[in-house]
Amino acid sequence: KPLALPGAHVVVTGGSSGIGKCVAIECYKQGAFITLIARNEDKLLQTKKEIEKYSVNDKQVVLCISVDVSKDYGNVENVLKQAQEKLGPVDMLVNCAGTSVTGKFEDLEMNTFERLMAVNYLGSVYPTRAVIATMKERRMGRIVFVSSQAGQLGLFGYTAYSPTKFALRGLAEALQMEVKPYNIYVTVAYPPDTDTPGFAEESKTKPLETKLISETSSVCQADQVARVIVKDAIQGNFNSSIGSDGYMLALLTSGMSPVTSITEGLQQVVGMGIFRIIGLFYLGSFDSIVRRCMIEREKHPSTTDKTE
Ligand SMILES: NC(=O)C1=CN([C@@H]2O[C@H](COP(=O)(O)OP(=O)(O)OC[C@H]3O[C@@H](n4cnc5c(N)ncnc54)[C@H](OP(=O)(O)O)[C@@H]3O)[C@@H](O)[C@H]2O)C=CC1
Ligand SMILES: CCCCCCCCCCCCCCCC(=O)[C@@H](N)CO
Repeated sequence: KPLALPGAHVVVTGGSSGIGKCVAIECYKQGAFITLIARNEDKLLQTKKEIEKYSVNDKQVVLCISVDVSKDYGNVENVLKQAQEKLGPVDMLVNCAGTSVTGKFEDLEMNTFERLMAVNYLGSVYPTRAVIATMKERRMGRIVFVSSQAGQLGLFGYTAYSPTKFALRGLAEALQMEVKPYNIYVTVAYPPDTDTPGFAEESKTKPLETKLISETSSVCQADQVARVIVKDAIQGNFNSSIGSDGYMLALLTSGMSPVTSITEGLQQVVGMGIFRIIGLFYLGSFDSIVRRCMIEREKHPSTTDKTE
């Protein structure tokens, strides 16, 4: 039942940096053939070299494709067709390409809302759409969507980003119901803040409120996050989360999402009430952070407008 990675073809969008790169390394170490998808060719080639150091046999290949996953579906479909001609049908697709911009709702540009939805949401729909028919024919496959803890709850500063990550959950639930009889398993990963180039970029313009609220959970390492994602995807687990707040959030927000085991279902039934109580305390502390920052801002409007 678990997917066998040796010899499998794994496609990782956003595979040239951060979490996606670590997912690619983790799969390669377990014997998979890798297709990396991202826009910047130099970064792709550099990452390819880095990954190739971890080869476990001399047949393994790392293929690089430069394409914008958010722009033209026809294009995405074409490059994935080419990748499948070279490395065989896709066994596992990891949709990791994504980006984040934080800021107060009224400070965010209108096109930020559009761009984030295009990259984070449509950028996951297109590659998935391009591989699903073949997976159904072969009656096997794994699709991974990389959401975020910000796809489980809405927080100050994430008005443009959170909805794109919530959207992935809706897509994943609906798609899983469609493809389950074809032996295809969908995984949604909800990582916490993770030390990556993307995170560093995001942090440059992060409102103080967002920083303080995010400090509730600590920053993870990308390789650690990637190991968990790959393990859950291989197993065919619908939910993939990390750490103790990840665990609580997953139970608390399980809603009508599919369960992978009876134990998981039981944990949700038992855990929900308790974690809701804990969650209410967290929400209270988030509200007080926001209130305190507002009062500070009103005292010194210019100096505390952006973080140091
Ligand atoms: N780091 C974090 O704190 C967390 C991240 N996540 C999510 O994990 C995913 C990866 O994050 P992280 O590792 O930090 O990201 P990085 O910014 O480090 O890497 C993003 C990757 O996606 C690629 N990419 C971005 N836009 C496009 C596009 N339009 N078309 C094709 N490729 C694209 C980038 O390459 P290029 O620019 O060359 O195209 C790069 O390879 C994202 O979806 C993010 O939302 C979730 C929770 C926490
Ligand atoms: C019982 C309930 C416990 C609740 C604990 C909640 C802790 C919330 C912290 C959330 C941090 C936000 C993560 C966003 C990461 C992300 O996607 C961006 N960094 C992308 O770059």
